[in-house]
Amino acid sequence: MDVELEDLSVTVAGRRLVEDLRMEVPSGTVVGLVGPNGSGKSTTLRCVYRALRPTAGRVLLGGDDVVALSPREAARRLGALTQDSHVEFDFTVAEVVTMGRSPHKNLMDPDTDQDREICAAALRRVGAAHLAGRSFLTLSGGERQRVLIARALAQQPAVLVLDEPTNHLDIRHQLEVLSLVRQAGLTVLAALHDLNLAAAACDRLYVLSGGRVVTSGAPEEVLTPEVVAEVFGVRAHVVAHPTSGAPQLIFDSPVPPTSS
Ligand SMILES: Nc1ncnc2c1ncn2[C@@H]1O[C@H](COP(=O)(O)OP(=O)(O)OP(=O)(O)O)[C@@H](O)[C@H]1O
Repeated sequence: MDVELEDLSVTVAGRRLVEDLRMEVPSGTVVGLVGPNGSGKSTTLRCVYRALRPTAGRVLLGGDDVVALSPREAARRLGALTQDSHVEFDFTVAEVVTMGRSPHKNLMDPDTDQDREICAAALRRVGAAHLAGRSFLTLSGGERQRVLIARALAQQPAVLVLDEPTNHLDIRHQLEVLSLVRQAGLTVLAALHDLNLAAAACDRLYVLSGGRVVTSGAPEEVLTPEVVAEVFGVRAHVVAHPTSGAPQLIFDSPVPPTSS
């Protein structure tokens, strides 16, 4: 299932947070949003997972405007790991992951063996099967993040929206989560801060600055020293990863402010 953003703009209190965004996430591809703090990545994703209604433009999910979908249909098509993904009450990890199955059931339907197997498989995929009986609230930040990713996988959506999925994760789990996201064959739109991880994990990147798309394309087209200096204000060298060939940045120094 593909995702398309058509001239998306969000204005809050007279301020344009994102402006005229056009993006395409073809079915089965992993597309990354990168950009400095406050460039509009989360705002964009919030429109995709329906936490925010765009002021203008629209988001198409499999050709349908997400705003027009019922909450249940939207949840069947799209799962999200967001910056606001919280669990307030003292649920076990297994219960948290089971919540991912709710779009596929009616309110009072009991969990089936199939539901339980899907949830157990999702926990295994994020390396968190051993946490199933633990209280979610007692987990470390990285453990929580992996469980929330398992919940999104248990939802079995066609599209996954991930806002900083590698937050709190150690390097091994960062690589594992991004590789499982790639292998899942889903359509993925992810905001990522780590440009080297983004280059390794994504088929295509959109670079945002000031709420606008500055450039987009394959990582090697987009992550150039010029773009990194202009958008992130940092001098960088680009080298090809010795085994994968993906562009990797070696950071040098901040670009000095220009005197006016
Ligand atoms: N509800 C709101 N009201 C006013 N300003 C907002 C609101 N939501 C976001 N903003 C502002 O919009 C801009 C874009 O925010 P957003 O969270 O989308 O950026 P981001 O690229 O995800 O940033 P970060 O990398 O720091 O997570 C920021 O300047 C933020 O302060």
